[in-house]
Amino acid sequence: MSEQSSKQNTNHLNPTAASTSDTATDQEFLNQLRHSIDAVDTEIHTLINDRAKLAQQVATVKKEHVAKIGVAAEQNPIFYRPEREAQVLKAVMERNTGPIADEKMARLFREIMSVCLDLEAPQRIAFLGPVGTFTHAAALKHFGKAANTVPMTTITDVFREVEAGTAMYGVVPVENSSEGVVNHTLDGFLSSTLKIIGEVELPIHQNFLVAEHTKVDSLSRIYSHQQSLAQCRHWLDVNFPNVERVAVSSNGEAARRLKNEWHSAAIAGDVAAAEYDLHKLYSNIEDNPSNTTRFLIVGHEAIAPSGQDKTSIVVSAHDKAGALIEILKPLSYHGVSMTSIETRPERPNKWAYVFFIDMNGHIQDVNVSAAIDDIRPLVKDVRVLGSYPKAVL
Ligand SMILES: C=C(O[C@@H]1C=C(C(=O)O)C=C[C@H]1O)C(=O)O
Repeated sequence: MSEQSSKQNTNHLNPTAASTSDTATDQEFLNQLRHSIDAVDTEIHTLINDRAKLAQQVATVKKEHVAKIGVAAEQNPIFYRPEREAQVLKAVMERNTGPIADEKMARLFREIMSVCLDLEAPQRIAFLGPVGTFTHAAALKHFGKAANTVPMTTITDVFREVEAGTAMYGVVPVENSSEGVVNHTLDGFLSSTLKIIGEVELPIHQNFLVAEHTKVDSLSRIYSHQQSLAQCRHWLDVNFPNVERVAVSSNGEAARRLKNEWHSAAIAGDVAAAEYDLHKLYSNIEDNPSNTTRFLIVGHEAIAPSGQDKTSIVVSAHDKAGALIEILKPLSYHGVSMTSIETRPERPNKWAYVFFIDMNGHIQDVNVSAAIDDIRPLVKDVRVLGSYPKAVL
């Protein structure tokens, strides 16, 4: 196709209109399609930078607003707005017409927003490490790859890092669909003033990983975290019944070990494979493909309603029979639906308990705040851990 006719073809989605003459070869048609892709890319490119410039303007408004109100506690503008990001992602999925799937399209926008937010102010995010764990994957899924994600050794360290302000937000696992709750995370809230500002759900898919130098025919060890080994037990029994399984502190550590070993494999997720440049010999080897882990994002700020939110509270009950039933009555009276409840010992008091309750709705919703107000006189203490957008992706 001549340069002139390609310029005349302004409809990028229908290049065939100007191309399939009887004499056109496949190669010419391919060239024309690529030419159209280049033209679309140029438009997308300009539009992404236009979007980024708007985000920069938003950042300026946020800074000016803080300077105007000048309240000591609010000296630092809050750039990351999870409720707005959830709304943007929901809108992407709602208006999507394909052929790209809703979730894949939302992931593209997730990355564009991540870069825009980074331009406003780089975000330092602490997560339960090491690199290559599922918590690392959850942090990247929630904040996008432009975020500066920093591994911490323990859940307590994640809380401390955010409390100290060294990291703006933290990511910790809270619950796995087959293993139950992560007690360290729930207990973390009992000795911290941090809030829950978001949640992430991650389907747990395990890979059988090897390095380039691995002697696959003479494997003697398979490394992974004990939970991941358990999640793949049946698959391992069938495929590698005679290879020793070695539990290590994390999937990231399992992947890291392959660097210096020739006869070992690791079981870990996609992020570990990418971080340590490993080859996925087998994918999705977990026995239960619907296994999902839920993670919480912790931070300092209260989050405005997104339209589809959850509220988490922790309740310290009186040590008496029927205490829990009394606590739940106001929720049902005000039509608030509870999505989960967990019990933990209230240390150091022996035989006293706290309840972690998640419910649908935002603390600014009349029924949610009324229900919590009605719980207050029935218990020793109620603390709202946060209202935050439900996981979109
Ligand atoms: C642009 C904003 O700042 C951040 C970037 C967003 C975006 O790129 O769309 C959305 C929310 C914020 O995390 C905003 O607050 O609107």
